Amino acid sequence: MLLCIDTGNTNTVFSVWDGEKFVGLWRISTDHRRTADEYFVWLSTLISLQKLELNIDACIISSTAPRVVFNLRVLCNRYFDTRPLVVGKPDCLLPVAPRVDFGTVVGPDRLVNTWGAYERHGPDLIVVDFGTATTFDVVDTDGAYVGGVIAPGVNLSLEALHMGAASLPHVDVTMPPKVIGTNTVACIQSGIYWGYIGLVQGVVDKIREERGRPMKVIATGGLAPLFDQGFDLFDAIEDDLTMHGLRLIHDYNKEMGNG
Ligand SMILES: Nc1ncnc2c1ncn2[C@@H]1O[C@H](COP(=O)(O)OP(=O)(O)OP(=O)(O)O)[C@@H](O)[C@H]1O
Ligand SMILES: CC(C)(CO)[C@@H](O)C(=O)NCCC(=O)O
Ligand SMILES: [K+]
Repeated sequence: MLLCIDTGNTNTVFSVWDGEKFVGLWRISTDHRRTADEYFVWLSTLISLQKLELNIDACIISSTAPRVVFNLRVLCNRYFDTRPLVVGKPDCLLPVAPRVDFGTVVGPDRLVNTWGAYERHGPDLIVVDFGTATTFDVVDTDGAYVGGVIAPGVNLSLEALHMGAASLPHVDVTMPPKVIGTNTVACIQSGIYWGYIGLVQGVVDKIREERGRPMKVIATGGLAPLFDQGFDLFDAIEDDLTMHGLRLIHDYNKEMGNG
C-alpha cells in the first residue's frame, strides 16, 4: 500500500492508497520540528482507532516546506522500511516536465495538482488551489505546467488584516448575503468573500484571454466549495486532487522502473 503525504505551509495530509481506493485521510499542522517518532505515534494511533489493516510498502511526498522533508524521510525509512519518492527532487520522475523560466523551482503541490487534473480532465486547464496561498496552475495541451498565478490565501489575508489593523478583529470566512456590510465583521467578510470571487473570475478571464482558447477550471482546497455557491466559477471541484496526483506520479515512477 502507498502512503501519500502532502505537506502544505499550514497543514500536512496523509492518506493511504490500497490499490483501488484511498483509505483514511489524516491531517496534522505543518511543523518542521515534528520528529519521525511523533508522526508515527500519531498516525498509527489513528489507523488503529479506525481498525484499519494497512501494509505500507511505498511512500510519496509532496512538500512546499523543504525543512519538513528530512523527518518525513526518516519516518518512511525507519517505520515503513521504504525510500520515499519526493516530488520535485531529481530522483522523482514527472510524466511531463514543467515549462517555466530557467532556475524556477515550481511548488511540488502545483506539479502534483497539474498532473492529477490533467489525468481526469484532459488538456487546457486552470487549476485553482485554495490553500495557504491561492494558486492558479495553467496546464498545457500535453499536461505540462506552463506557469500560473500566486495570490495570498483567504485565511492568510484575513489574518493579515487582523494583525495589521489595530481595530480589526479576526473573522472567519463566510459568504455574506450582501456586499455592503453594516458592521465591521460584515465589512471584512464582504471584502474577503467578494474580493476573492472577483480575483478568481478576473484571473481566469485574463488567463483565457492570454491563452486564446477555452480552458476548464478545476478547483481544489478546503475553501473551494464556499466560493462555488451560486456562481459558475468552476467546471469541477475535487477535494482529492493532490492525493490523486501523488498516486499517479508514484505509479508513473514504478512503470518507469524507478523505486
Ligand atoms: N469543509 C471545510 N469548510 C470550511 N473550511 C474548510 C473545510 N475544509 C478545510 N477547510 C479549511 O480550509 C482551509 C484550506 O484547507 P486546505 O487543506 O485546502 O489548505 P491548507 O491546509 O490551509 O493550506 P496548505 O495546503 O497550504 O497547508 C484550511 O484552513 C481548513 O481549515
Ligand atoms: C505557492 C505555494 C506556497 C502554494 O502552496 C507553493 O506551491 C510554493 O511554495 N511554490 C513555489 C513557487 C512556485 O510554485 O512558483
Ligand atoms: K494543499
